[in-house]
Amino acid sequence: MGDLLSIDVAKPVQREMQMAQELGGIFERKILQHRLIVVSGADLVREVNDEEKWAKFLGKPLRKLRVIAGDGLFTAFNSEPNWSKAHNILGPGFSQAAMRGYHDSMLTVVDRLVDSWDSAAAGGEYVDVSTSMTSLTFDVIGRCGFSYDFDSFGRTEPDPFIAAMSRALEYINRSSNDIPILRALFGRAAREQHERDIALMQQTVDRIVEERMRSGEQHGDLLDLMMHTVDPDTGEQLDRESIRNQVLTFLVAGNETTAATLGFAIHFLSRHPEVVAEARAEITEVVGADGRIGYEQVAKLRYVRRVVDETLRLWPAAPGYFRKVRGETTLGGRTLPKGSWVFVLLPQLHRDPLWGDDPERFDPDRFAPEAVRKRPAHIFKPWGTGIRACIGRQFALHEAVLTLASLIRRYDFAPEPGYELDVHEAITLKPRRLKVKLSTL
Ligand code: HEM
Repeated sequence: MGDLLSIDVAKPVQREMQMAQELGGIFERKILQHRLIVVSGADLVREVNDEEKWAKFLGKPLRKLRVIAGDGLFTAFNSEPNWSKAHNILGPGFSQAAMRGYHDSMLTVVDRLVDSWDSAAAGGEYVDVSTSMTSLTFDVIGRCGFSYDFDSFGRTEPDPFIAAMSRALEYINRSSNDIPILRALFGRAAREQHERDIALMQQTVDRIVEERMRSGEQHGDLLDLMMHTVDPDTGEQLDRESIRNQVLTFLVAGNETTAATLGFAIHFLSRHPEVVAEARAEITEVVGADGRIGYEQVAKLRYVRRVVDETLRLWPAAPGYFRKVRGETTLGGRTLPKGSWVFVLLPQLHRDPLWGDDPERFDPDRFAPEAVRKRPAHIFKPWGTGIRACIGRQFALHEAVLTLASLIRRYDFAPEPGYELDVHEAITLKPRRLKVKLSTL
């Protein structure tokens, strides 16, 4: 049985954070036949990030996602040729320069969010933050990625594609627990629904791609890059199946993570009116009290960016990453044979003593340039590490800063009385049942 009784099926990451506080920066858990080495000490994580000795490992949750995203960028094994092909072809689509092209699409969706929150504010209602943020991030990636409008703010029922994806992710999340007695709880009906959901997602993406091929139109989005760019290394293009896998990858990897980060940020803003005031002063200085936020202005909103970084420090939406040793090595005094793997536990790394004596405190000034210069870079890793780090980082940051700035300049946020942050764990971490009341300025 090993440590079976010590696992918290609902909140394994938060349980591991407690264990790290008790047992230190590296510990091992044995659950039935599985061994899991959890690493969070700053020096040990630095070793694990060494690309010469270690590489990305597809841990169980990521392997389970392959049923949706196949050998797409996020879930490809290191050896799969489609990874480097897609990495080369899609890199330019995520450069800082590419953000200029996405800016207006992002703003259009943010305006829809603001319209919907204006109505809630006028009615004195609490808004359900996670639902709004998920609508926002789906619509943004739909438009910027594939010029597809999910129109999430204009509907009462979610788009069938989004409903299918949410169900499929939940199924994968629940079934990724390999304890047979728990697995048996998910019966045939759920499995069949899962198969239908995946088929619907694949057919929807195939339809979008076919329509684009038929029309021959170019939209300057990620789909254009996928369909028309040649990999400079191989001289080849992505085939149809790979395009489908990449589209599904961006919908999975680019949605929940950014939505959760925005949700956590709004939670912290609702608790820290002094941070809201400082951010608002910056926004007024850079952009003015109203008027459109321009592309160039986003990079100048340095304090808002610090709010995002500090949010990612305390609650990194992707709570960790798996790494595998390329050859026998030692780590924290133990010998690890070739092929051994570990899990880097980010929320604990982000509370390492190197962050100071009050790591639980939300303080965006930790990311002021002089503070950043004083500490080692490897203790902040919300985007993963090395060649397999997040390709969508600039995209997520542009979207998050633009959205938060648009909200901060317009609303004060009041928390729901009695609410304590409840961190829900699925493939990502996200705030559960978070509602705030808005007052329009
Ligand atoms: C706040 C938002 C985000 C966070 C915290 C985040 C975090 C991460 C992390 C930690 C990894 C590395 C995973 C590993 O090593 O196994 C990763 C990879 C990846 N992310 Fe993100 N991500 C975010 C947003 C996005 C967005 C918006 C997109 C796309 C539109 C995206 C696409 C990807 C892809 C494709 C990979 C795999 C890259 C590769 O292996 O080559 N992510 N992300």
